[in-house]
Amino acid sequence: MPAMKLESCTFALFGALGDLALRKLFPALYQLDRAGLLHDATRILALARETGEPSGHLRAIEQALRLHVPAKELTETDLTRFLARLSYLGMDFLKAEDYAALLEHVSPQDQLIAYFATPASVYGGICANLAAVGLAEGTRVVLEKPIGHDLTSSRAVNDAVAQVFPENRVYRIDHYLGKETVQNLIALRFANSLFETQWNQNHISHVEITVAEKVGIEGRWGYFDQAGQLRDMIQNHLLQLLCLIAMDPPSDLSADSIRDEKVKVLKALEPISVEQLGQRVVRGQYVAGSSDGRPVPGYLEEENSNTQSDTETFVALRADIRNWRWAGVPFYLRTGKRMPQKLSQIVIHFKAPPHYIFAPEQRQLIGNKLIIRLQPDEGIALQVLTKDQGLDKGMQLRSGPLQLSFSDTYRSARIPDAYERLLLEVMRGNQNLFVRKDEIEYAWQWCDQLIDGWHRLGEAPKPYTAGSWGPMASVALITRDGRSWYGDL
Ligand SMILES: NC(=O)C1=CN([C@@H]2O[C@H](COP(=O)(O)OP(=O)(O)OC[C@H]3O[C@@H](n4cnc5c(N)ncnc54)[C@H](OP(=O)(O)O)[C@@H]3O)[C@@H](O)[C@H]2O)C=CC1
Ligand SMILES: O=C1O[C@H](COP(=O)(O)O)[C@@H](O)[C@H](O)[C@H]1O
Repeated sequence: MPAMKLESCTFALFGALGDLALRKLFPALYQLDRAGLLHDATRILALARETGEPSGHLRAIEQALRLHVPAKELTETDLTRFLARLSYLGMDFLKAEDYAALLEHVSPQDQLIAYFATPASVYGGICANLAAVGLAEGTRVVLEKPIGHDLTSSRAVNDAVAQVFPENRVYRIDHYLGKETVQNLIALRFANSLFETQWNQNHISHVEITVAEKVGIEGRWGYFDQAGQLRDMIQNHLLQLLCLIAMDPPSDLSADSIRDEKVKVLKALEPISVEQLGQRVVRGQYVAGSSDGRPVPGYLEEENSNTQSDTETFVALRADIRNWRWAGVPFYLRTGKRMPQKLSQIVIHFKAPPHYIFAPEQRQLIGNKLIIRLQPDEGIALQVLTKDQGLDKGMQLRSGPLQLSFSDTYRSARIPDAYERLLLEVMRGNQNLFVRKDEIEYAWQWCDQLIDGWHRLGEAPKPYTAGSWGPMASVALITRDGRSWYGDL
């Protein structure tokens, strides 16, 4: 099918020389151009604090593209065409007088998209300055996470943005929603009646969501230490995954139908009291260990670190959803840095059949599992039980997967990076894959009570060795309920 070009737009990237822009956003824009999706007249404005010759800054962007786009996807022709779309403007985003120059770069007939790849503390100021020079009318704004660091601060950011932009022109990024396999959760659940009829407490015993990262802090100690893994990963990516698994079927695929259902899940999350924290939540911090056979430092020995920090780099928790569909079905969430491998996966554990007729010693095999692998090696596997082959086997059971590996099955298709999909959807004006204000706020409300509980208890995070699956307490968290982390691993 030929690629459908978008309307022309002016894409103003605030924070164009920052880590996110250089590592993710410019490569994603390059890929969209390479795929023939950008309108010929689309312009990209790289906006950053640095003054001086624009050509020097544009060269830095070119170097980043050469570094971050895979060599086989980078051709000189594509690169030259892409770079010709770029202009650079040095400005302080918080100085109103700097916006006169920006005004000159924006053609009035084009759709303006303003992408804020800056700290959230600057979002309100940029919005006010855009409005002051008449650049807010019709403009779409894209906000990076995290929006604030708790409910109060996130409301302040959202309110400052809302002074200028209505909700239907605000695109809050959670890049997990742009991942191909995360979107597939909607297709898997709602295009296959096989699953949806079973998707409740009658048939599912529990759900696991693991987002393990192999990397450590990667030079982001300053940011990360203020956040921690709960704010950095659970508040957004893991709770969004939980919502997509747990939500009721939306009446259609419109942004608000999906968001309404997600909000209902967030509202139904059972609060975890201080008394329950020790049993229901585990926080950890990595100490020196190894990764891929190489020694790696502990969190407190990372570059620019503070040796006193008790910020968590790992969280495992049990969440319960108080509604008809999920009563009594725990959702076990786990995420950490410096784990043995990069792995994001969801495991749906189905209940055993009501009456068991096979050999007693095979009982532990019973119970289908649906394993949804989000990254890497994207795919879906359904563990089913069959009879072992052979004349001498009797009715011996074995468990094996019905497997769908996306890369093997759909060989021709390149799996796009999440940011490519998200930028494309902003250009299309489609908010499906973006997070509404109330989702962010309910997620903060639930996370705030955990952080507040930790403060009250004053307990340090539990140490775990870099390259392991987290503190032993995270194993106890699930074995206490008579279960174990799938394939651990
Ligand atoms: N990097 C990542 O992987 C991810 C980042 N994010 C989010 O994306 C956003 C950007 O992150 P990241 O790229 O890592 O951060 P960086 O600090 O690398 O980049 C932010 C850029 O914004 C610039 N900036 C800030 N204030 C102003 C101002 N008043 N005028 C002009 N420039 C300004 C900074 O310049 P200066 O340094 O001079 O202040 C810096 O170049 C943040 O909200 C972050 O939380 C989200 C997910 C992942
Ligand atoms: O938002 C963030 O996500 C990354 C993990 O993203 P992934 O796409 O590589 O799974 C995480 O490393 C980072 O700390 C966090 O801010």
